[in-house]
Amino acid sequence: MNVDIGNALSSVASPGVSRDSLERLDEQVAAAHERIETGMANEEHGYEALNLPERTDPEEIRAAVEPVADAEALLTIGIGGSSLGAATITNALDSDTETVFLDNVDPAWISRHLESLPLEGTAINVVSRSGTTAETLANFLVVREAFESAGVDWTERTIVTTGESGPLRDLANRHDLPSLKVPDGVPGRFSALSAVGMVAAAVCGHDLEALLSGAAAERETLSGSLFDCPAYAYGATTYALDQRGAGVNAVMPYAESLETYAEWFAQLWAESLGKDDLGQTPVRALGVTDQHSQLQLYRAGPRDKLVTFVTTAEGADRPIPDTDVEDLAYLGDATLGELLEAEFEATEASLAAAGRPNVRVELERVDEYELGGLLYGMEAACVLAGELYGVNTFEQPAVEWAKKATRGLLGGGEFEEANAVAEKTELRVER
Ligand SMILES: O=P(O)(O)OC[C@H]1O[C@H](O)[C@H](O)[C@@H](O)[C@@H]1O
Repeated sequence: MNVDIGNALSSVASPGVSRDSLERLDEQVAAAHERIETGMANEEHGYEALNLPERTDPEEIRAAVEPVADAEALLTIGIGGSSLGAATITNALDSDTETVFLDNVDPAWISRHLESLPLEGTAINVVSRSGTTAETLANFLVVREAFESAGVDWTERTIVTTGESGPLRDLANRHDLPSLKVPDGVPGRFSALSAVGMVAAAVCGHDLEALLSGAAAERETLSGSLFDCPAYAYGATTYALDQRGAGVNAVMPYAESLETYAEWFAQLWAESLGKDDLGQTPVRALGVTDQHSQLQLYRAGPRDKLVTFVTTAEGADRPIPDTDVEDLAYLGDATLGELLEAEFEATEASLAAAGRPNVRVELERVDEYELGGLLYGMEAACVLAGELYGVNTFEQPAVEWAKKATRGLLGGGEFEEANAVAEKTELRVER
């Protein structure tokens, strides 16, 4: 990936970062890089994620999915990092395999999918690092029952990716299911380039080696300076902008195929950096669509945002037919790709002209190689930002309170703290 931070410089934008500040920040980047390299060399928790390009074994993944390699449809059951990486990869690339990601427990939505999927031709990809996530296990039990009711042997169509131990590992062992291990030391949001994200890619027939080589190429750019490393340039610039008031980062890919990428990025950024009252709020946006819904706020609202564009240099195109509608004649000489490119450039310039910081992340195209580089590059950017913020990038303790409250409320148990908060916040406005 390439990164252009020109529109984030204070000479263009406010809040912006001066070149002089970036030069000074580069000393912190060099120190952070040392720390990152050491963490990778020692296979430390979290930093190990940046070793995945050489750790992940495509052959092992393909062997595990072989029994369902012919699947018409792939039903992935997981949530958070156990779903978003796989969804980003498969939603970005074309495949004959229909993919569905059950990462919510909305009953109507689940039932609709189970009624419409060809269960006899559907593979089940259950993913959970802990093997205990309530949503994932509840959905798996519902899916398993649906397969049994339809007379389809789910054990012939299920792959499990989970940790060394836990309920899901026990289930895989009990039913002798093909299973893969979530790599040690790799938090879910950093696991897209492991079996967690790549089983789905394998079932869909994508090029696993290309994903990993794109990531490996990005790994090679990690250096001691933000001026030599796109990932560090992005991580350092977003951190510096946040320090100057840009507490929101709107990620706006100009490609439908990258819409899910913005969701993956949101978890990576929020869960890694949102600690000790610090962190930058990721907003998922899509170009050109959100020019017509959020651009007004980005250009004329509070000066608290960075917009991160993601663009591609090449892709499929389609001519716009001529028209006799006079006001639209200018479209007739263009293609849809040219219109999309013009809209992106106009939006980028519109923000710069209004002194609103924005960064351009550029891919050559949307393919496995470029996608692997983007995923890896943003993971490295996040690790660097975490070093600069001084937070524990790889833990997410704040998600536990709601999990305990859920178990307490479901189990009928009184989760006192939750009830106490509920009572305090009671303000029901009746129709
Ligand atoms: O992979 P699992 O153990 O099922 O966890 C799935 C997700 O839920 C957790 O609560 C964390 O918020 C995420 O970082 C994680 O990716």
